[in-house]
Amino acid sequence: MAQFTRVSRSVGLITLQNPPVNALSAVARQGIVDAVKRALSDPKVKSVVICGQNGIFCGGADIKEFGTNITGPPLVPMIHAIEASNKPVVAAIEGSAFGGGLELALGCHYRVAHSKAKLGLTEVTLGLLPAAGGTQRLPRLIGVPAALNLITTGRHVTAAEALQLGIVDQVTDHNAVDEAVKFALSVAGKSLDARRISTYPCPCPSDVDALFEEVMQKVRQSARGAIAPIACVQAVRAAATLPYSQGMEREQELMATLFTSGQARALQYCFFAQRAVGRWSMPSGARWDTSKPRSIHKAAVIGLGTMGRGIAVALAQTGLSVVAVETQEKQFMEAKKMVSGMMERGAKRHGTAPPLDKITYSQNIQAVADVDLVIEAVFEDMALKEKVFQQLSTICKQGTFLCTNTSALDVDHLASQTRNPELVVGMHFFAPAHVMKLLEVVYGPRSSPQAVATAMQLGKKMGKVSVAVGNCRGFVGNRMLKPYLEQALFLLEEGATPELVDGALEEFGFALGVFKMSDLSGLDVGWKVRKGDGLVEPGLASGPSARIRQGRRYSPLGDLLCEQGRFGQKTGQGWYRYDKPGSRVPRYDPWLHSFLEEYRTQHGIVARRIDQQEVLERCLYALINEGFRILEDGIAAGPEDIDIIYVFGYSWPRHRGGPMFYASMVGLAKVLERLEHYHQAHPDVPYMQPCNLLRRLVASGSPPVHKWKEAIKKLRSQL
Ligand SMILES: CC(C)(COP(=O)(O)OP(=O)(O)OC[C@H]1O[C@@H](n2cnc3c(N)ncnc32)[C@H](O)[C@@H]1OP(=O)(O)O)[C@@H](O)C(=O)NCCC(=O)NCCSC(=O)CC(=O)CCCCCCCCCCCCC(=O)O
Ligand SMILES: NC(=O)C1=CN([C@@H]2O[C@H](COP(=O)(O)OP(=O)(O)OC[C@H]3O[C@@H](n4cnc5c(N)ncnc54)[C@H](O)[C@@H]3O)[C@@H](O)[C@H]2O)C=CC1
Repeated sequence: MAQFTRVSRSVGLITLQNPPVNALSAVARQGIVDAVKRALSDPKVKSVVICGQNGIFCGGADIKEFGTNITGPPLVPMIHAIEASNKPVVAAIEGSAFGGGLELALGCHYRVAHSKAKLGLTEVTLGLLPAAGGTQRLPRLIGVPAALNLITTGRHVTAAEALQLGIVDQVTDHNAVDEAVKFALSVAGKSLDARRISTYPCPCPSDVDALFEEVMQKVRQSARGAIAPIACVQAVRAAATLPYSQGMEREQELMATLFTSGQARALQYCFFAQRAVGRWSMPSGARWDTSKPRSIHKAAVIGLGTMGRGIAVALAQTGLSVVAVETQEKQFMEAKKMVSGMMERGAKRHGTAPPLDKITYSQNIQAVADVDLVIEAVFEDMALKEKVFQQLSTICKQGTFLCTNTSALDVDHLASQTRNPELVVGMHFFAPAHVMKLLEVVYGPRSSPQAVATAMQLGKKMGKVSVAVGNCRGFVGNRMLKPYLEQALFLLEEGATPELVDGALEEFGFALGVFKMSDLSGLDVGWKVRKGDGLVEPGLASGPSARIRQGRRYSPLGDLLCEQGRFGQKTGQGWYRYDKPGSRVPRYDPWLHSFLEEYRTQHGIVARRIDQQEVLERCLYALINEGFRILEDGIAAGPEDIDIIYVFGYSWPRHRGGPMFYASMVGLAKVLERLEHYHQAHPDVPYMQPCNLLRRLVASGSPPVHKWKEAIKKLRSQL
């Protein structure tokens, strides 16, 4: 809907009214078309202002309409009609002007923005391009390089940057609609010849070909297989090389391909999934909308190693007072320096002051007595964590929430060490904790809804995408990672190389293949866990039984590398070699290849040719199968939770929508068939056996991913 009123006698004010973000739904577009007609035909109206209600200009096209039969007036002619108007039209931009919202504003003759407004052509993040003239108008307005940057990344710019770039004409700290009305009064009657962006020539560097070649190369590299950024470059190239009308045709052509693509569906699924995970629920029936969080003003972090440092920084950057506790003198001194450095670098990037005074350091755990919430991040050692939780339970004031950053240990067992187990939850951050967006909030059977709500709210305040999950070994992310990692090792045993496996996964869209990622995280981390689980048997025994542990197939390859002191990047050698310890560029390592050959000989394995398809199927379907088990066990409430964890925590390519969405795109029947095939071929790998839930979903006709929650509920009720 759009409301038309006349203000200041001669200004037609058109207010978009489509809560919550004034998206351009069919009804909203019709409202604008009608209101513009009315303003233009009203002789008393000399100029027009377009604004949005409730302090937000417009969140763009209505994404919920995509994938449906779109009705109502199309955006392009609507925007052309505004641009062609002989009365000046001013966009009053408050809050956000994104996607089609900014394109609408670019069709206006002037733009006035509030200083807190954000603008962006964000379509690329949804697998699309700005197809309401955005790819043709923006380069004409601000030049090709700047437009390419905004359109291919979808990044938001502040009003100040928009002014600097020339996207807006005025920025105000006052009411933007009032200022726009004043502006509209001041330009009434003036010629609009120089204000119609579509008529501008596109300012273009002389060596267009070289520029676009370079940009295309960069975009291809960073796109990791996503097609929308490439189409964005092609559309901007059309703006730079063709007249406006032909450029528009090219824009529509490219959009038609993107609009129906699987990638666009995946990215739009992620958009809604990211918001859906905020509406968490627990098997007990507790929910986000009925559980009241408590405000946290002061928090503590116990253990200032890799994770504790990042968590302390993230808490301080949120504005909380933080008590940071570390018992080891050397770590304590080092952590103080590192934490300050991290805060200073962060502040420099954001042009703010580093919140150094927010953190107080202590080597004594008694210092946490008056905090509202504690996050424990000591070594991954149950006995140590038990002791810390016992201490915290006696030291902390009544009602303090006690959280653990454990990667995999039993949160409920830790809760049992305290007087108030209902106050205990997992807050599982990802490294580096002040950068990575994901937070798994782990509830045990005794965690109170308030504790979960508080951790979820704190995560949100910290700028994290928080997902509430149940308590099991490895929770969601790490539990699914285990079969993925193991399959990669089995593939090496059978004849693959780290280069082949990583190449297949990177081509799929992961930022790093599994072996490069392991080298980066440190091979010793998993080694310690396997030792703790009684899986590691030093020495290289030969014969098939050497590769069976606890009754199932096991690959000791990772253990053997660790025995050689090859811990990955930190030691300069792992699955790859590095120029020196700490170097980041992985290089082919002839030693590793001879080692693999020797290993196969010793174990009587004849190497076979393994192709990329087998790598993907075995690694990804093993992970997906575990995802189905997690859903079956009720550890994740729905596929969206798993997908968001993988997209934000494990660099799963967003344009593939997360593992569960990907499975639905591949087809559940196909995933089932391939898992059955691999389980038959490897009966000693129990997790390759297709999960019951997967079988039942296939039997019930493979419902689309958004119907799984409902289907799972139904299947559960039949049990
Ligand atoms: C706006 C925000 C910054 C607000 O953030 P915040 O306040 O934090 O609130 P949120 O929780 O994010 O959102 C609240 C609520 O609103 C929902 N929502 C948000 N935006 C939209 C939207 N645009 N559409 C629908 N719903 C929206 C959100 O989901 C929440 O609801 P919930 O999920 O129930 O919780 C922030 O929301 C934000 O960033 N939004 C997205 C902004 C964005 O990216 N916009 C771009 C949209 S795409 C676009 O505009 C494209 C175009 O305009 C292109 C033009 C033409 C397209 C026409 C189709 C032509 C097809 C041609 C091919 C034909 C094929 C053939 O030939 O057959
Ligand atoms: N490193 C990673 O990538 C991730 C680790 N985690 C988890 O986070 C926790 C911490 O891991 P890291 O930071 O990697 O370990 P780390 O080894 O880097 O740091 C642990 C720190 O805790 C300190 N410490 C030990 N006992 C203490 C005590 N009683 N009081 C105060 N400080 C104490 C140690 O001196 C050390 O500085 C573990 O549970 C781990 O599983 C979770 C996510 C990712």
